[in-house]
Amino acid sequence: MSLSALPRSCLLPPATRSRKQRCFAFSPSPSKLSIRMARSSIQEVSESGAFVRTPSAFHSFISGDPDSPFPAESGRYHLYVSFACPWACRCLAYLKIKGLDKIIGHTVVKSKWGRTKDGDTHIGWVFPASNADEPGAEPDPIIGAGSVRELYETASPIYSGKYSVPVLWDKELKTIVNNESSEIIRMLNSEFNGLAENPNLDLYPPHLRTQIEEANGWIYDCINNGVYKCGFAKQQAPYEEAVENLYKALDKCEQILSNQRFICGNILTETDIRLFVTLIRFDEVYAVLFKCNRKLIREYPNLFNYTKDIFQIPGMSSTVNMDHIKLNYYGSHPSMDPLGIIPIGPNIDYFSSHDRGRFALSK
Ligand SMILES: N[C@@H](CCC(=O)N[C@@H](CS)C(=O)NCC(=O)O)C(=O)O
Repeated sequence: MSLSALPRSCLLPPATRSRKQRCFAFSPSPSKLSIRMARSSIQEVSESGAFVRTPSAFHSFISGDPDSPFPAESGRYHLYVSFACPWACRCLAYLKIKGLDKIIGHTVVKSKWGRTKDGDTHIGWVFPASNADEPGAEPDPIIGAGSVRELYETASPIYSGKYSVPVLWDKELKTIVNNESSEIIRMLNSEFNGLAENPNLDLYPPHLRTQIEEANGWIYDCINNGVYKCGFAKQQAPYEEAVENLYKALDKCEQILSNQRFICGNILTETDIRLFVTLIRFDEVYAVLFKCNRKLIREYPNLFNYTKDIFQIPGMSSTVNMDHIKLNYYGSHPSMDPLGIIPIGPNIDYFSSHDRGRFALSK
């Protein structure tokens, strides 16, 4: 991995980072507050108490060109995901619906965070010791890592950001290619088509790109990241602002979906996959833990039926593991839910029939 692909702020010794690079800290000690990068999403809080997500660090691109540094090849790359994580599950969804899961392997981490290293207190994604440990989670078959942190430390000994999923790993160069879901899904959409079982499915078609980018912008800001802004706000004002924006955007989606099957027309695009991963977690988790409770998704007829429609696309349901989702969100954020008690409901049946067939699909 070329270190030039990392943002400078992740590679600099902490004390030399600029003030802006240092704002994602929450330590109560003012001296620590000024020198620590966020090691976890819940620490990414600005001085006004608003949640501010740190950008991902690894941005190399796999290409269909065999001469590129990361050429698209069968069996060379591996995707590490958590079933809990909406960003990682976007990528997993692409593996399934593009028919790439025989070409690119994947491994699911344990649902709940654990200690990532002896000798310090960091808590994050860990692998189980055996397949029997937790249904759905597997030990790392590639480098035998105990934690996702170990993958990052193998890829770059001087990396100092979050140890997040997804991680797209190159088995040949033993490094992280990319850890940003919005970029990984673009590679999976276009660069492996010579190997994919479903090469004609184009979720980023040229004639819709402007519309997709526009919709991704407000959906990311107000909904995908918006629920985190509600949940991780440390003050009332930024929480209320995030809730306001979230529900304006959900109302806008509901309106769009009253006229067409998907967000950018009567054709499935990446915008729908990106939105789906948030909607499927909404009533079960975000409404409760992140206080997004003005209205539930199942109270929006179009959004609810749309969520079921996407869930029922062949392959998609295998990317949703509600046990992992609930165990993680309710069990890995002790500052939000100190006792880690998992709410029993609502157990929505996303396989039940929907009314979206009323819109004819376009090509
Ligand atoms: N921008 C990244 C975000 C990834 C991300 O934040 N993942 C979370 C899980 S939902 C994570 O792994 N967090 C680790 C931590 O906070 O320590 C993407 O879209 O891939």
